[in-house]
Amino acid sequence: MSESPVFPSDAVTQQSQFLQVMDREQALLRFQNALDLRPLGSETVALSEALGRVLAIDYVATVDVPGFDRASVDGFAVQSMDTFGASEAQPVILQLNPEVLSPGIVPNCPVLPGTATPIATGGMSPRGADAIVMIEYTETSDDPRQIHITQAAVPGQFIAFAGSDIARGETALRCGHVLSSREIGILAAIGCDQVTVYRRPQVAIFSTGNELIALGQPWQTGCVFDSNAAILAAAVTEIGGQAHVLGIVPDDEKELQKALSQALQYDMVILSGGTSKGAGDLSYRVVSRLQNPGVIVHGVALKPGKPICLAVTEKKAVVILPGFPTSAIFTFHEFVAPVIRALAGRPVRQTQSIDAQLATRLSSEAGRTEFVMVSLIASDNGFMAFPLGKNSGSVTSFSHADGFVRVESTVETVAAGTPVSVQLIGALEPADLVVIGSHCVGLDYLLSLLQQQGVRVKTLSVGSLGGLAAVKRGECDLAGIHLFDPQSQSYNTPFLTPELRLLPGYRRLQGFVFRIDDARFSGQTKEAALQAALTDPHCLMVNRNAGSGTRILIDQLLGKHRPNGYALQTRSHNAVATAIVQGRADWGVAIESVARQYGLGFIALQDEHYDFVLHESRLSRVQVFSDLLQQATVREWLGGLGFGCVGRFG
Ligand SMILES: Nc1nc2c(c(=O)[nH]1)N[C@H]1C(S)=C(S)[C@@H](COP(=O)(O)OP(=O)(O)OC[C@H]3O[C@@H](n4cnc5c(N)ncnc54)[C@H](O)[C@@H]3O)O[C@H]1N2
Ligand code: MOO
Repeated sequence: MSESPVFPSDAVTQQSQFLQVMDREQALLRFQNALDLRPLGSETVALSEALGRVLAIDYVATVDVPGFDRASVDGFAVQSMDTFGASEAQPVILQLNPEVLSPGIVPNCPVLPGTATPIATGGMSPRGADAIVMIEYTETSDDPRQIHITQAAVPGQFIAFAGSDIARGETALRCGHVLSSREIGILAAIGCDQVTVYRRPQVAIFSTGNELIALGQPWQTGCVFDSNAAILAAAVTEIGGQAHVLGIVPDDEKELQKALSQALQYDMVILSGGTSKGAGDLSYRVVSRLQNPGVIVHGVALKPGKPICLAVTEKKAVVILPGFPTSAIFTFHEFVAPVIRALAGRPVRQTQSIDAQLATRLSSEAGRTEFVMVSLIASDNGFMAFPLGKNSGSVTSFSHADGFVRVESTVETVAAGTPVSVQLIGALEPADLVVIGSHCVGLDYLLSLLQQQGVRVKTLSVGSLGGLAAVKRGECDLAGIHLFDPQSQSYNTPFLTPELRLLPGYRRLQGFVFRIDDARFSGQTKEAALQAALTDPHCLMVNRNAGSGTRILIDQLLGKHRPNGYALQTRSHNAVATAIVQGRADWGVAIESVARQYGLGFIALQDEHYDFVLHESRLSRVQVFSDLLQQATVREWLGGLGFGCVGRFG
C-alpha cells in the first residue's frame, strides 16, 4: 500500500461542489442526449460463433421447412379413404408398393387406391398418400405383398407438410433478435452458416487506486482485490458488449492520462474509483480535460452512486463509476448498460417489479433518491422484502440482492410492513427451504449438503431474535437460534410459543477470543480474563450486533460494564475474529471453531445450544433438513468442525 495522501487546502472546498448534484432522471437524459444511441454497424460471423449476438437484418426463409411432405412416424403411407372402417376384428387389406421410403429416398411409386408404401419417420411421403398409419396399427399378412390395417386413418394424419414449419418467403427471425440456442436452431434449419449481426460495442475497463490488487496476486493489509473490473467486464459481456480489461492504474496523473488515451481507441471507456472532486481523485481531473463536449454530469442525487461522472467525447461515452463495489455495479446498470444495449442493437430492458411488504424499518438519507437492496422471501402473507443492511462498500449487497426498493429523496424513514414495489435484478429463484436467523458455520455446512442434494436454499443472517420473529410471521421454514434464558438457565426452549417446534441442532462453545500472545488473557481463567478486560483502560473489545444470541451472552457477561469498544458492533463471529487478528480490538466473544480457524486464543464461557425453530405448519418442508441432521456421517463432520452433537438428535 502507498503512503497516506496529503490533502491540499482546497480539498474541502472542492468536495463541497458535490452539494450541487443532479437529479437521476435529468442526468440520464443529458447523458443519452449527448450520445448517438444507434447500433454501431454490422458484421458477418459464423453461425457457430453467433450465440448471444443480435441479428442486424431480417432473416427470410429461402427454403421450406420441412422441404417435403414428411412422415412423422414409422408405418405405411396410405390413402386414408381406403382405411375407413378398419379395425382389429375387420382389418383392411392393402397391396404393398415395391419400395421402402427411408429418410433421404425420393419415392418412385405413387400410392394408388388400395395400396400402401412402407415409410420410416422422416421419410418423404409419396404422391397419392394423404396419411400414414403407424406400424402398431398394422399386421403382416401371409402374403408378403399385403399389409393388414387395423385402425382407420384421418386425412393428413402423421404427415408434416412442406413449409408447415417455416414457409419459403416467411420471416423466420427479425432484426434485433438476440440469438439464443433456440434461434440458432431456426437459422440452421433454413441453411444459414453465416449470419449478419450488430457489431459488439468494445468497452475498455480499468480500475484506479493504489490500494487495488490484481486477482491472483497475494493480498496485503489495507488493500482490496480489484473486484470492480471483474464484475463490470462480466456485466458488459452479459448485455452484448465486448470487454477489454486494461488492468489497474495507480493514482498517478500521468499514468491515468496514458491509460485513458489508450482506452479511447475503444467504443466506450469505464473507469472505477477516484470519482470524487477532492484531493487524490485524479480520475475526475483527467476525464475533466476531455472535450467535445466533455463532462456532462458529475454528481447525481442518488444512493448508491452519488459521485458518478458521465462524460462524452467525440460521441464516445467515458464514465467514472464510484469505487465502492455496489455503487459501481448499480450505477453501471442505471447509466451505462442502457447505452451499451443501444449500441449493441439490443432491445431496451424491460424491468420487472414485484409487490412486497418491507420486513424491517428503513432509514434513508434525505436529499438523495435511495435504492435499497433487498432479499425477497415468499411468506404466508405475500413477498417480504428484507433490506440487506450492507452499504455501498459491500460487494454482496448487489450480488446477493433479489432487487431494490426506491426511496424518494424526501423520505427519511419507511416503517416495517409498508407495501413496496421491488424492482427485480435478475430472475427470482424459488427456494425449497428458507432459513433466517443466526449465522453459524455449522449451519453453512449443513446447507451446502442440502444444496448438493438439489434443494434450493435461501438464507438470511438477521440474528437469533430476528429469526424467531421471522418464523412467527411465517417468513421462513427454519430459524437457527441460540438464545439463553437466564431465569430457567436454559437455551431456546423458553422462547417457543405453542405453535412453534424445536428441531435440536448441536452444541457449540462460545468464549473469550484474543490474540494468543496477549498475556492479559492467555492461560487465564474466564474470571481473570474478564477482570483484565474491564480494568485495563487500553484493552479494546469488539462487540456483536444487537439481536444476536452472542450479544445477549456478552451483555450478560458484562452486566453494567461498558468497556472500551462496546459501541463497535460487528455482524458475525468471523468479523470479531478479524478485528482481533488485525489489532483493531483485543478481545471479543465468538465460537471456538472460528477462534481456531483464525489462530486465536480461546477461553470457554458457555456451552450453548444452537437449535432450529420452525412453525408446526412447516414440518413437512423441513423434513429433508431434519433427516440430514440425523445422519451419523453428518454428526461426525459437525463434531470435526467443533460442534458437539451429544445425542440430542432424533
Ligand atoms: N467526504 C466525502 N466522502 C465521500 C463522499 C462524500 O460525498 N463526501 N462520497 C462517498 C460516496 S457516496 C462514495 S460512492 C465514495 C466514492 O468514492 P470514489 O469513487 O472516489 O472511490 P474510491 O475512493 O477510489 O474508492 C472507494 C472504495 O471503493 C474501493 N474500490 C475502489 N476501486 C475498487 C475496485 N476496482 N474493486 C474493489 N474495490 C474498489 C476502494 O478501495 C474504497 O474502499 O466516496 C465516499 N466518500
Ligand atoms: O453514492 Mo455512494 O455510492 O452512496 O456509496
